[in-house]
Amino acid sequence: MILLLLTTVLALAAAYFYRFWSVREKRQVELRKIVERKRAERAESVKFAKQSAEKLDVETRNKIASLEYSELKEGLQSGTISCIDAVRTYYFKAIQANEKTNSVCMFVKEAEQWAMEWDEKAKDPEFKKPPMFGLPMSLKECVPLQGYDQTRGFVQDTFHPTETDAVLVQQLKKLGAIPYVQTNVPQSLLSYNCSNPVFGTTNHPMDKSRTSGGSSGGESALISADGSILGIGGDVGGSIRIPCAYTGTTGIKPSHLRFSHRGVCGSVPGRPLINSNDGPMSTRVETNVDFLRTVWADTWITEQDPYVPPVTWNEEAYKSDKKLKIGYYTDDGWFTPTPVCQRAVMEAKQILEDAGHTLIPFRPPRVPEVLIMFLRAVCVDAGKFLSNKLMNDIIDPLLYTQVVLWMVPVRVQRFLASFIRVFFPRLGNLMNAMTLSTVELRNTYADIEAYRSEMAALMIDQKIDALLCPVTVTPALPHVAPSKLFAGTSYTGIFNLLDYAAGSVNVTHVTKQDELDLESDYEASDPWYALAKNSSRGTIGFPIGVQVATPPYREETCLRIMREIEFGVTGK
Ligand SMILES: CCCCCCCCCCCCCCCCCC(=O)NCCO
Repeated sequence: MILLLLTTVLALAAAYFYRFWSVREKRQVELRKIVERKRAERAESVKFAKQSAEKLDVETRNKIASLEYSELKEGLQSGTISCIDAVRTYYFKAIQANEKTNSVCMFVKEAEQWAMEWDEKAKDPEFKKPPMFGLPMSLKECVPLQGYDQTRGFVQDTFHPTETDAVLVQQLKKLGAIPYVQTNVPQSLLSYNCSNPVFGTTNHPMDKSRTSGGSSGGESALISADGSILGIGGDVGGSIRIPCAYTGTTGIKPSHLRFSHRGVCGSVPGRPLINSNDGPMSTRVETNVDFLRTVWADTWITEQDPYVPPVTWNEEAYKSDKKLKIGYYTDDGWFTPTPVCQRAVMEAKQILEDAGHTLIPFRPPRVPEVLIMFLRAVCVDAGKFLSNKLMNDIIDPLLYTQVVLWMVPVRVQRFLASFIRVFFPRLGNLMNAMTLSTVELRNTYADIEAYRSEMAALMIDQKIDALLCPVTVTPALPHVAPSKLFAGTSYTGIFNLLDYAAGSVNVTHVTKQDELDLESDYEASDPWYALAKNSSRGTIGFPIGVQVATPPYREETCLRIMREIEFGVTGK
């Protein structure tokens, strides 16, 4: 009798798994066909961009290609450069950068048409050129662009072009900018590498085995390989700042209410407290400043989206020569950065002191707890939304570790945590991050609000204007490392949790001495530290950035400090 029961149970289980497996296999075959079609569409779009670029003579192209942002802008305004020549030059530059980095999802074919229309309008002597007239801009793939997919790396979301531009894209088009290319992202957007089953893996321009960061890794790769002069990224946990730090570019994540979120599909919809925001990325802080100064020149965004407070660009704050008080830290007490990331902060500190600012040691309280709050609130439903989506998709192998973690039931995670804590305490602690109930989630939201209040009080009491700290714990990682090392996002995630403005600017490059210090001073005391140490080997010459953060609505002060650091480093 028992034997019969056991055999029946086993047979039913086998039948269930067989059915599950065959349904999944059938779906995988369908999905692979969709990928083939999408890749063919991308190849077509590259071909189109190539043909368009070839219509421009090499001499003109080389001339435009060598211009700095301000020179290109000036040339377009004065009429010495036409919009169509600018677009064709940037098609060409992006094709070249893409060959090296695989950073492009799609070229925007309409860019040609838009450029020609602007050139036509400019023939009228009465025509007043808008401030971004003819400027080619790259967009992270998830930024809603009419007629184009926002797949976020999911095969199931291909061939569903969006019907309406994001408010920001509408504004860019109105201001004369020309979106000419969409750039790659990691599947789900919740990772700081850059790989998905639709468009493949984006590489660091200096080394194909390393990531350009994520999730705005297509942007950072394209910009640092000189395929774009200005791009839009997005950031909910470091996705603008980490790619910038990895590639020597610069970008800022504004506090989230300074841009509209109408119609924007983030990584996890329905996430109330940790919000993603768009932000500019480029090679120069002043390019980002010029962009934000232009889009915040008036209250146009608020007119399209009444939820955005009517806060305009504050030139006085950006240009101010008032000396600031800046809190700095090289170690947040959760994840000690590798020596080079700490050196970068100390060098930036020196630059700011030389400029007359006062730097004081300041470490945000209880960062290990903050990281748990961040992970819980950023995933919201313990990863359910994402794991459901991923189970109906081809899962990118570079995301496996994270996906496995999302798929382990939370009660099992909690149970295992007590054992794991014995030999790997940091992981054991984080295994309490995913929420078990709405009661826990509500408590976490209350804790986040209390933490925001506590930080406000600390900064006000000590009269601290801004914070300076590492962006992350290592130089650019091998592709496979970020999904294992999500614990390294404590330096960026905290400013999403606080909803501060936060930017990243390059300070230095890894030297031989940094590698020696890594070997002698950096203890591989647990598997995460070991991974950070191993992955940092062989990075001599890689760029290292620092992070500057300011309370919400003080983006101008954040940019001012970033600019002063940049000036101190480059002398220009
Ligand atoms: C062991 C405990 C289980 C925890 C599961 C952890 C899964 C971690 C997933 C969250 C990782 C967050 C990384 C954030 C990277 C940056 C993402 C970003 O800013 N995206 C922009 C979206 O617009």
